[in-house]
Amino acid sequence: MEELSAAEAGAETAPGAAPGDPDAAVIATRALTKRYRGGQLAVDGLDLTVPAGSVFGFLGPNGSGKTTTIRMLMGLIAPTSGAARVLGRPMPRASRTVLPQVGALIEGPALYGFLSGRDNLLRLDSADPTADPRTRRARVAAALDRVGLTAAGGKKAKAYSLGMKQRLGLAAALLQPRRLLVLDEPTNGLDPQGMREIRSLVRELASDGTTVFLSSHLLDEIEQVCTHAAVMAQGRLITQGAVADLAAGARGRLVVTTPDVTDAARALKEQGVADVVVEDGRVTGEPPDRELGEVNAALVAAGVRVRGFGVERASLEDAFVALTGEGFDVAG
Ligand SMILES: Nc1ncnc2c1ncn2[C@@H]1O[C@H](COP(=O)(O)OP(=O)(O)OP(=O)(O)O)[C@@H](O)[C@H]1O
Repeated sequence: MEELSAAEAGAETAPGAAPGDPDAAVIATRALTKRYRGGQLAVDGLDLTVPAGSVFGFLGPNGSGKTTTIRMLMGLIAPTSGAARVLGRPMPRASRTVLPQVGALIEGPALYGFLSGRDNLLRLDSADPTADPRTRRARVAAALDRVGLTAAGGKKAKAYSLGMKQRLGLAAALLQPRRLLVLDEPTNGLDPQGMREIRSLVRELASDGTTVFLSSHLLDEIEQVCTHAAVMAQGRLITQGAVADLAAGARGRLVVTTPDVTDAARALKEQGVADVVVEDGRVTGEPPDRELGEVNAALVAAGVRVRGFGVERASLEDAFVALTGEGFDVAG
């Protein structure tokens, strides 16, 4: 496998690097490619850079190659070609030194239903040869507390809701201090309350400096919790960067709030506004190149009662549509 040079991979993450450098890459891949035996090209020439300290959203419709990428990053499968570095070390070669510093939640946590949440964690901790048995109970108690499961710690895991199981999985990933957390679709299958809990937990974990890499097929989830994102479609990287910059790359929508939607739509079209859409109590369209004050004045002159007028910030979805020319189709 071809290796990245230290500079390309973010040399700052190598041993001896200045800690806390926001530009340092915790994950860096170059031309990472996976073709499965059946011939399916699941990941195609991926160049990914995950800055230290970021909450990095790995976004893409189902089947776009997210899980395959994560499995390569974690050394679970070998790439067909290309290279991946995690915490500055090549994967899968450096798995033994890298993986103890990475907490992963991939394809649901492996739990024993007949054991309590606490006993599951005790069992996992005792399977870790580096974990000191004398501090085991305290470590498990701290991990349960971290994910808000102290009260439910004595309950059998099979009685846990899906959200509680995910939280227990996160607690397992947090038994040891981690530099990186890798979470594959952590809110998949959860109800809205469970999703909120996991999202706030992710924010909390990130606030103490842990880099979090999470995959999701939910655009709004990425916008809510992530500082950075990469967007995948059909195995290829569409774009990556700070979430604010990604959305800013797309133009926002002109939004007019008014009870007179029909008149407003007509006046906007006359003013050169394209893609005019009438909704309940508001009309939206592509902002025209001309002075927006003139557009507003034209609306008023046409007798439209304008209650709100402005350009709404573009969402990540707008950016995705602008980049691919397609809607963000969750079903892939
Ligand atoms: N073991 C495998 N053998 C052959 N093809 C596979 C295998 N695993 C995944 N694929 C195919 O590779 C492509 C990418 O799948 P992958 O699971 O990485 O996507 P994903 O973005 O994680 O989607 P999902 O959210 O559904 O898991 C898909 O077309 C999938 O059918």
